[in-house]
Amino acid sequence: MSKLQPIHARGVTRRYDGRAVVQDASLTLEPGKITALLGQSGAGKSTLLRLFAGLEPLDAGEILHGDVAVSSLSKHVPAEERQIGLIFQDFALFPHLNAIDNVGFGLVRQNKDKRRETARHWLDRLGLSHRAKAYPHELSGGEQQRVSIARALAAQPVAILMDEPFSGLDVTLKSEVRRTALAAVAEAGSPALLVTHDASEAMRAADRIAVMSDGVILQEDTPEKLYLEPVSMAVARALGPLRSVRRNALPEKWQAKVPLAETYCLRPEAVRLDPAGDAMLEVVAAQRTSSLIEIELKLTETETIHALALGPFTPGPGDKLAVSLAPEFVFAAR
Ligand SMILES: Nc1ncnc2c1ncn2[C@@H]1O[C@H](COP(=O)(O)OP(=O)(O)OP(=O)(O)O)[C@@H](O)[C@H]1O
Repeated sequence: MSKLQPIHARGVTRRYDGRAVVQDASLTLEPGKITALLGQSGAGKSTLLRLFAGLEPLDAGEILHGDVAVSSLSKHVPAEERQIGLIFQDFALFPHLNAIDNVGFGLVRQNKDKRRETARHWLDRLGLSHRAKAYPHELSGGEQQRVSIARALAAQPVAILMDEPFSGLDVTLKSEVRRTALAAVAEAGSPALLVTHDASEAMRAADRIAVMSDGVILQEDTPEKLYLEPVSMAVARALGPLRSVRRNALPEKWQAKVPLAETYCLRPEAVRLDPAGDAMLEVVAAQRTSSLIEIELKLTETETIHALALGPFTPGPGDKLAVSLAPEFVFAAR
């Protein structure tokens, strides 16, 4: 089986005790692309990953490698015969083997020298050649996860399936480990699935995102398209914070800029501080959150709106600020 084939889930369903935790889900993982599966806890993400891996049987639908069905109601190729690379949060390295032997472990078809050469190549690709002799307990969490990704990629898997692989890592390590690891995954060319509950991780890391809720894939598209053109409020909310506002609470000039609806959901970046802005709003509260300042602005006696600002100056309650609306970040609530 070539690793450069797409993997398809077509109409897959999995039930536990009669309840569908994955329902009629269809998703294609393309070679060389990272697809994120994004959703809250209990959405069914890990179950769908396990169905892709062949770790669970299906109750309906099929999984195909290229054109070949590997899971269906009448067929189930065991997980160990699928040549799939699995990465979990807990690294799962062999404690008695050093980094290079962990990476070379599964390469049983290669002779000793070739195995070492392949393992060295992938350790190097993950920026870890200098840690080849270290044992897992001597490696940091980020290094251990990079070894486990090197091990998965060295085996030239038909797909690589990652379940919250970075969520156990320290925030300061996370972005660097993620960047190195996912660049290597994309370069290896196998279709890749990244299960995450973190919208910003999905947006940063993935070529495509499938948003999942209650066992159902709500929408699948590029990060940009999902963020700007969500098909529902549930998808919009999964991608980033939103705030609901009634049409009547918006300044009149802004009402003219958005499609007619009773209520809107606004991204924080919909409202901008703008000296040439067409509305003056009063600050209720403002708070610096590292590089950005979050500002709550008064619309009516009972309603406020949020704005984000850059800059050295944090406004105070009662200040009046000129603001404008970016209508592409406003969605009519449906
Ligand atoms: N073996 C099982 N038996 C019964 N119910 C299960 C089993 N595995 C998962 N579930 C249930 O299926 C639903 C989906 O679980 P799943 O782990 O796929 O969700 P998830 O989106 O990956 O969540 P999390 O991010 O918390 O891991 C949950 O309600 C869970 O309790």
